[in-house]
Amino acid sequence: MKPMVQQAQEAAAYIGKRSGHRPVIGLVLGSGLGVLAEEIRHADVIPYEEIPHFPVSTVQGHAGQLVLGELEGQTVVAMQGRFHYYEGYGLDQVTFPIRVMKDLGVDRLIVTNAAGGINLDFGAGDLMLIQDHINLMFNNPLFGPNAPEWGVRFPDMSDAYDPSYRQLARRVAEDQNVSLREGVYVGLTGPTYETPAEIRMLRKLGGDAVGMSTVPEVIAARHAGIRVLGISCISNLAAGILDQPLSHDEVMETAEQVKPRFIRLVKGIIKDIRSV
Ligand SMILES: O=P(O)(O)O[C@@H]1C[C@H](O)[C@@H](CO)O1
Ligand SMILES: Nc1nc2[nH]cnc2c(=O)[nH]1
Repeated sequence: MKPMVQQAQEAAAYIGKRSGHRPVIGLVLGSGLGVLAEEIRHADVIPYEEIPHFPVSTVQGHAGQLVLGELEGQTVVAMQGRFHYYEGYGLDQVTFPIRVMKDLGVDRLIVTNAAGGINLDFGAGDLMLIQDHINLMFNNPLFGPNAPEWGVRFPDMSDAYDPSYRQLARRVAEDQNVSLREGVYVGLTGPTYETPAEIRMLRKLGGDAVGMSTVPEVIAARHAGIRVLGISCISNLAAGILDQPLSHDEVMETAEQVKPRFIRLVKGIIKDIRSV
């Protein structure tokens, strides 16, 4: 058994002792989006540093705690803060929480992030339903010997972002009269934002939004047979579109502004996600 498999089982066993909640839906909350975890009822909050083998969050806007409880009638486990490749973690560490969620019983994952808008029709503050992703991290969390306990050697990625979940998200957005863009998320390593030339290239490659996360977690989730829905908060226009520098402050400010719509949309999806 790969050490990571054993470590994930140990982390899940520890969490199972700390909380009586048995989650079926996982939430990964991106920069500035951790506020959704405050909506979780009867919450058990476990700081990452208390969980065996868990990394710790180092980025502003990422609280660094696991929150288990009830949300819209479902039992959920939320990552209030995620790990990024650019923090210096290996992709096995970045995706370790997904493995632990699987061991906790999670079979559906909603992954969220703050991303730069590449598509010229997008504006800061838009929410984008992720149709698909392009992995430009030049790395993959499945490198090395495969762990058969987790999944197959060559996972299919045809429907990485579950078509039924995307249909559900569209319906919920329509019912809420919320504008929901759709597009392709391009995952880069960061931590630099892109150059204008890189954004022009990514647009030619078919990218609609660019970020520094999500891709590794989704690969690990699909490897483990977890169904995925992804939502990006377009926190800024990508480099070169506006004649102004990019900053994490802007990302956080936009996430703050998007908060009410984001929370309402994700709660609406959680309410019905087990029916699809
Ligand atoms: O965790 P996410 O992808 O939401 O965070 C994005 C990417 C970088 O970590 C940060 C840059 O401002 O926001
Ligand atoms: N790579 C990248 N990640 C982001 N996260 C929020 N905005 C951006 C951006 O413009 N580029």
